Amino acid sequence: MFKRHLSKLNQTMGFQRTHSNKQKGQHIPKATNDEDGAPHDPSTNESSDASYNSWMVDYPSALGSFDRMMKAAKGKKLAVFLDYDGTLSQIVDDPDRAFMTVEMRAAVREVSKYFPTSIISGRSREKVKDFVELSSVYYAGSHGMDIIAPPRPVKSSDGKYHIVPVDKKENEVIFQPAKKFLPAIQEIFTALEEKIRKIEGARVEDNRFCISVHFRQVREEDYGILEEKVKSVVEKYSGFRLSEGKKVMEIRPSIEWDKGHALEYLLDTLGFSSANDVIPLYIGDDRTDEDAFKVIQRRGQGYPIIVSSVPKDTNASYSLRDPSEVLTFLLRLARWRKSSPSSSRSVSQIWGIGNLN
Ligand SMILES: O=P(O)(O)OC[C@H]1O[C@H](O[C@H]2O[C@H](CO)[C@@H](O)[C@H](O)[C@H]2O)[C@H](O)[C@@H](O)[C@@H]1O
Repeated sequence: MFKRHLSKLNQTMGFQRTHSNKQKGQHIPKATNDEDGAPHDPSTNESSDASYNSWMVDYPSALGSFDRMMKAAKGKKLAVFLDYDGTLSQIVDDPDRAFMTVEMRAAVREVSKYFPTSIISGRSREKVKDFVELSSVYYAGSHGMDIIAPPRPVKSSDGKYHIVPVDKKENEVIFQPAKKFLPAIQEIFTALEEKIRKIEGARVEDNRFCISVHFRQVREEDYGILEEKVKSVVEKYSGFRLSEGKKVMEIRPSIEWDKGHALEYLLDTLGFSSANDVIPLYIGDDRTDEDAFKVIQRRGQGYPIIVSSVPKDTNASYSLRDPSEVLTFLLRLARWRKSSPSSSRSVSQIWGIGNLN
């Protein structure tokens, strides 16, 4: 399965977009042309434009469809869910330097003034919070296996939610369905670090309830051995599975919990799991975001938006090309809400939830 990635990785031509944003005195690295390895070949611009345009017939631009989408959302409550890497930040070679721009942060802050806003990432919750630096949004890390949410009564049909108050005032609750796997995850992390140490460019990232093995900077001829080594470690642990993202292998507990469940959980804790006037809007770029898209499709109401500059199979209904279009979309969303008649009401007044600001 990962061989497919490899051949695509081989084709990648190193196309880079320039990016001049700086924050905290740090240079934001140039974005990598990613999109699951789709190569940028200037000589094929015309045909790739044509195939993208024909793909967009099925997945129209959320910018082009904005007025129609908002017209349909009128009188309903929008809840915003955002992925981090590749959505709020550009895909870059070094995972530790995937900073979001100052403009993007301001846009997310603005959106969170009017809509309950959650960020659901594969990263550890702490790491994504460090990148985003906003206290006005909810965070779900480890692909939804680590959630901080408001202390609303959770309406669960199977009663499996485990809620632990984060602070004495119970301002927030933390939900960690994979907690019992932590010791094994730590063992796997240590074993992987040791095993892949000699493979140039490979790196292991501790995402708390899951682990990423990055191969974006691994030489083509080393990929096979890396894959073998990763599999040899994971095989020793029952109850874990290996999945794939953008130039990354992800190891996580095989519990029935993903970004789709996280979305449902967050809607639940906001008290709107079954409300038919609630419209979840989810923007994401990677395979794990598809689980959230599916949930929205199943609910029959909402806006699943894929971020991609190449045609791909998706359960989304709309598309945005890249994080810069995500930025434009978020700004427009906040502006739309600000100019609507009830704009003087804050998110807490509209939703009846505690204000995070
Ligand atoms: O759910 P997400 O927030 O999208 O997280 C998914 C993975 O994102 C990160 O890796 C990806 O972005 C890196 C920085 O741009 C890039 O170098 C890497 O190749 C991508 O796969 C993160 O580092 C992973 O741990 C997440 O699982």
